[in-house]
Amino acid sequence: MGVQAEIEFPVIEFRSADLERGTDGWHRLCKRVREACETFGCFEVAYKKISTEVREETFGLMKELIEVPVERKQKNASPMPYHGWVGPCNQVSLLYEGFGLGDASNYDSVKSFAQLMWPDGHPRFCNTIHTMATQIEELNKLIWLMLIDSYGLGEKWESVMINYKTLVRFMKYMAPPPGEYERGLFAHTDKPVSTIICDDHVSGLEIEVNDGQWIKLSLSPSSFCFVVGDPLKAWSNGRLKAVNHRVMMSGDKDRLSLAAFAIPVEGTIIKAPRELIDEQHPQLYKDFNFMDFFLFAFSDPAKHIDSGEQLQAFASLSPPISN
Ligand SMILES: O=C(O)CCC(=O)C(=O)O
Ligand SMILES: [Fe+2]
Repeated sequence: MGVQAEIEFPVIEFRSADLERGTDGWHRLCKRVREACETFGCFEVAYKKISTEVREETFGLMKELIEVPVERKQKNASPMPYHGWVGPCNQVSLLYEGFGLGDASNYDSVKSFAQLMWPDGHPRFCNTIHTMATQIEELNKLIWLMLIDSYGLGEKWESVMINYKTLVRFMKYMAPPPGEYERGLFAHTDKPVSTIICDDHVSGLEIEVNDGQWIKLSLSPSSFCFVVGDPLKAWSNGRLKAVNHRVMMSGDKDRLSLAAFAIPVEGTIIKAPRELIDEQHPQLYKDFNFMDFFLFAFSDPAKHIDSGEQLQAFASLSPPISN
């Protein structure tokens, strides 16, 4: 089925005045964020706290990164899914290239990455990317806090908040041959807890709104897209939707995007708070170690399972258990 434009995709502006926890503005935002994540599994967040300068500078630096010789790109290697460099290939797409930078709000990690790519360690890259990653991490925490508050769990937020590191992926999608509409990234649901994406204003990201109906997002210059991943769906006992999304390329421009993924620290157990489990909402998923699920999703047996069904295959409790 084709791309549909008339569905109203949620765009939520985070004005500084509304970001003070407990205010009316905050509660209004919490409600909208929750509704968007329950209905669409993602939303566009307009957030001016991350300056246009940092953003533009980031995309400028990504263009430099793309130019690095392939022998150095290959040094960005990791056995962990999402964490290393992937060049154009049939498994992903011939249009795709992506780099992984783990724990990106930690200056030393950014430095180690930059040292692999450039002999002088590119200090400007380190400063800008560290700033960008730290600010996106802050935005992600804010959104999690809104979700926690929206479910009335604010008082115990510390015990339900998941500890995580931010993994940044820098991605480039090549323009397809003239007149073509081609896959840049296959349809999937995210395996990290949540993701924040921004691009250089060349659209390509599409989300599935109903079975088989896709909408293309065009993010505004100060916007990011927040995406619910499978573990966040499990945490919410199925209330939040892990949205199926993909990248499709058309036109003659290459696209750059940056995704910041929330990767829980070693040993984190994904577990729905007991307040989210009752007779009307029986427990849908067993408690699970994030890393077990993450590795399962990229294992050989899971490759035959549709991305959106992997959580079900790994963690579903059937029959569901009521509290
Ligand atoms: O590049 C994008 O816009 C989306 C990337 C994405 O969905 C992913 O890497 O999981
Ligand atoms: Fe994704």
